[in-house]
Amino acid sequence: MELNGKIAVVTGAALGIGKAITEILLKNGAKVALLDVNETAGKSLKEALDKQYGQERTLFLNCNVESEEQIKAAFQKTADNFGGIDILCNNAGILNETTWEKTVSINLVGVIRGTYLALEHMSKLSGGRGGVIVNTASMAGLGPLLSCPVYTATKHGVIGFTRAMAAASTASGYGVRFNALCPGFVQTDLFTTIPSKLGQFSHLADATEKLAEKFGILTVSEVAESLLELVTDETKNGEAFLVFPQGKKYVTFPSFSS
Ligand SMILES: NC(=O)C1=CN([C@@H]2O[C@H](COP(=O)(O)OP(=O)(O)OC[C@H]3O[C@@H](n4cnc5c(N)ncnc54)[C@H](O)[C@@H]3O)[C@@H](O)[C@H]2O)C=CC1
Ligand SMILES: CC/C=C\CC(=O)/C=C/C=C\C=C\C=C\[C@@H](O)[C@@H](O)C/C=C\CCC(=O)O
Repeated sequence: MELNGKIAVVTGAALGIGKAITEILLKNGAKVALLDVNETAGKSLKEALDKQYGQERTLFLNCNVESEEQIKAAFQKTADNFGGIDILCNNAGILNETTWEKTVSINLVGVIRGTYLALEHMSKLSGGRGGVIVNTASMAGLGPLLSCPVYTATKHGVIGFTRAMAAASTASGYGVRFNALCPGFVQTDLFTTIPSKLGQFSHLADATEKLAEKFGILTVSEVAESLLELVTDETKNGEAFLVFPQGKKYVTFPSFSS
């Protein structure tokens, strides 16, 4: 997919991985709608991006992915402002085992909600022009993280949902590719605040730190480069792209067909 002129929506765009995704999409020619619940950070980033790319290339929309109404409005404003949606990065996510219902609401339900609402704009069956949806999962979506079982569950769910949607899209003719981005540990606010977010599993913070030492820490730019590959390589559909400092690989899953 050539990005020049394409229209992208990034959730959780104001900080961390979402900010890096926004920047690499802009750098490669896309227009980007930044959706985030953090209005201060979002407006500040928009101001900085206006100076670098001009005011017309981005739109910041205060949007909580837990709200159907807010996502629906944000997608409509994006389509009205830019003329459609070609790319969706369902990136917004939290890690908090004490408020685990909220973690499920944002990390999994928010991804499902964003996907279904975006298809109303993107699917060729509803007048769209197709495109690609990349869901930010995690390495914790491929193997259990002992200190955050609910976070692990949400990321496993995101991968399963993404792969099923990829198959549904191919079978239905949506013209939309679906891929999961699965980073290891990444240097962001989410990562640095982990020790205070483990709740009843706080005694396992040291074990988590040892895992981070073992697997290493990615930069947000490294993650964004992998996102770009999933967006631009039109052969990628239904992939789980595992990214960690030692390298990256497309995960193979058990096949049950005889
Ligand atoms: N940092 C890490 O080690 C890893 C993070 N991830 C995933 O990457 C994604 C981004 O995480 P980070 O950049 O690390 O986190 P971060 O905390 O640095 O940034 C998350 C962004 O999402 C926004 N956000 C949070 N809840 C929201 C909501 N309800 N609606 C809209 N925006 C919301 C925040 O305001 C923030 O701007 C998450 O899905 C996370 O699970 C995956 C693997 C590793
Ligand atoms: C605590 C979460 C921190 C940040 C958010 C995030 O999504 C980061 C995930 C990073 C890595 C996840 C790794 C998961 C690994 C699982 O496969 C474990 O079951 C592996 C356990 C031990 C590995 C055995 C070994 O090789 O020593």
